[in-house]
Amino acid sequence: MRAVGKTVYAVAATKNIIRNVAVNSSAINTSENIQGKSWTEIPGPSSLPIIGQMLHFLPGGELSDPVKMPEILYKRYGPIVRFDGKFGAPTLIFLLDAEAAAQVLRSENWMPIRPGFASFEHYRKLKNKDKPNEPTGLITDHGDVWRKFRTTVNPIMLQPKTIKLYSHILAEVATDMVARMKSKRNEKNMIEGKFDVEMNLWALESIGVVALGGRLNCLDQNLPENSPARKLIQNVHEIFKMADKLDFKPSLWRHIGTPNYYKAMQCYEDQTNLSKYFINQAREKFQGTSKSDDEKGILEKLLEIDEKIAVIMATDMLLAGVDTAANTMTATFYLLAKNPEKQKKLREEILSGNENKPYLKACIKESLRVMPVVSGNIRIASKDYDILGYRIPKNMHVTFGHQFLSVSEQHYPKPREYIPERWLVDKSDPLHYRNAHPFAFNPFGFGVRSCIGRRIAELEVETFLSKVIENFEIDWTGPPPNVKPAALNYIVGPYNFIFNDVKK
Ligand code: HEM
Repeated sequence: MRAVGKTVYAVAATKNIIRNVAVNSSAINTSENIQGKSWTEIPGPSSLPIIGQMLHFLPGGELSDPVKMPEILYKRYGPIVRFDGKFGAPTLIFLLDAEAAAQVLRSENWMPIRPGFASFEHYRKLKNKDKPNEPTGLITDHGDVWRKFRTTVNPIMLQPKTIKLYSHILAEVATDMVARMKSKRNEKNMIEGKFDVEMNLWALESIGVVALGGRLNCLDQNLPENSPARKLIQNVHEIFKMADKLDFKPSLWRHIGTPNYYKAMQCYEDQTNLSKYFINQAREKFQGTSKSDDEKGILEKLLEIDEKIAVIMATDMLLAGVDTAANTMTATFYLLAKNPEKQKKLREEILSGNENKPYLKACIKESLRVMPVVSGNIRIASKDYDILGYRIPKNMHVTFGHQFLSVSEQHYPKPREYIPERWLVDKSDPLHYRNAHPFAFNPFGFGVRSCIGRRIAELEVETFLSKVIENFEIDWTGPPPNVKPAALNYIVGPYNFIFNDVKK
C-alpha cells in the first residue's frame, strides 16, 4: 500500500510542482528535525477579541455555508488552515492536502486518537466512573482501552465468512423495503412521506439483523410512531445533531451545564436504554438454540467472548450504522437518477445474473467520492510534526478535508461528474483512479482505526441497490437536494425521486 502510494504520488507530483516542493520539504516529521515556522503563523480566518473567528461562521459570514467552506478556505489560505479554539473547542489545523494528510494518518497509525464525540465520551465515562479502565466503546475510547477492545472485535467483525452469513437476510430486508417503497408510491410514482425516514428504517432494519441477529420489523406498515424502533431512529439522529452542537461547534458545555448539555445527556441515556431493550430481546431469542461456530453471527460470537463488549458493540453498531448507510443510499439513488446511462449499465449488470458485480461496486465507490456521508477525519497529534512548512505541536487536533480532496481536479479529472468507470478503467486511461493520491479518497477512514462496519455497510448497500435497480427506474425532477453538513453530511431534500417500475 505504501509503495503504491509513493508511485502514485510521483505521478501526481508532475502535475503540481510548486505544491510538492512544500510537501516534500516537510516530509521529515520527527521532532528533532523540525524547522518550520510556528503553527501560530498558519493562515486562517481573522479573529476578534472574545468571539475569535466566530463572526465568519454566523449567517452572512464568508464561512457560513459549510458546503462551500473548504473551497473558500483553500482559495484564501492554501492547503493548511488554522482555526483558533474558543469556548472549550480546541484549536484545529485543517489540512486540504492529500500528502500532508497521509503523513499524519500514517504516523498516527499505532494508537490513533480520533476525538469528536466528546460529550458522548463524557456521558459514557460518567456512567463508568467507578470502573475507569473498563471499555465504553470504539467511538468513545482511546489508547490501550480502545486497542484491547478493537483487537477483540476485529477478528469477528472483519471476517468475510461471518459477514457473508448476513447475505440472505439482508436480501430479505431489501426485498421487503422494495415492497414497502412500491406501496408508498403515489400516482406520480413518488414516495409519499419522509424519504429520509424511509431510508433510515431500511438502514436500521439492515444493521439490526447484523447487530442483533434478527429482524426488528421496522418495515412493518403498522409500526407505531412510538415504537422502540422509531424511537431509536429518532434518537440516533438526535445524537449526531447533539454531537454537532456540542462537540463540532463552539459550545460552553465543558464549563457550564448548558440546556443542550442536559438534552444530550438524556439523549445518550435513551440510546443506551433503547439498545439494551433490543439486545435483551435478541438474547432471549438465542437462548435454547444450538448452532455450529460457522453459523453463529457477530452478536452470538461476541457474547461468548465477553458480554460487556458484545453489548457495547451492538449498541455502537445501532448508532454508527444507520444515518451513514441511509445517506449513502440516498446519494447513490440521486446520482444514478441524474445519470440514466450509468443506471442502465448497472441494471444490465444486475440482470445478467453474474455473481461478480464490478460496476455495482464502482457505482457505490463513485457516490462515496462525489457525495460522501463523512466529509473528513481527525486525529490528535501524538508528537510534533513539520507539515507544509509549519511546526505542529504534539496534542494539536489535525483534521483532514477528504471530501474537498475527492472532488478536486488536482486528483480526479472531471471531478464533479459521476463516472463509476474511473474505478474500472485500465491504468493507461487518464480517468484511472490510481492517478489520484491514495489519500484523496478516504470514505471509511484510515488504518487500524478505520470504520469497523465497512464490510457490513458495503454488503448492505450493494444488496439494497441491486434490488432497487432491478425493480425501479429511478428518475429525479427539479433542483438537486440540499445537503446539510453536520457531524455527517445529511441529504435533507426536497426528495424529488420518481421510482418507475422497470419495464419487463
Ligand atoms: C457507508 C457507511 C459508512 C461510512 C461511510 C462510515 C465511515 C466511517 C469513518 C470515516 C470512520 C472513522 C474512521 C477513522 O477514524 O479512520 C468510521 C468509524 C466507525 N464506524 Fe463507520 N461508516 C459507515 C458505516 C458503518 C456501519 C454500518 C457501522 C456498524 C457496524 C459502523 C461503525 C463504525 C465504528 C464503530 C467506528 C469507530 C471505529 C474505531 O474507532 O475503532 N460504520 N466510519
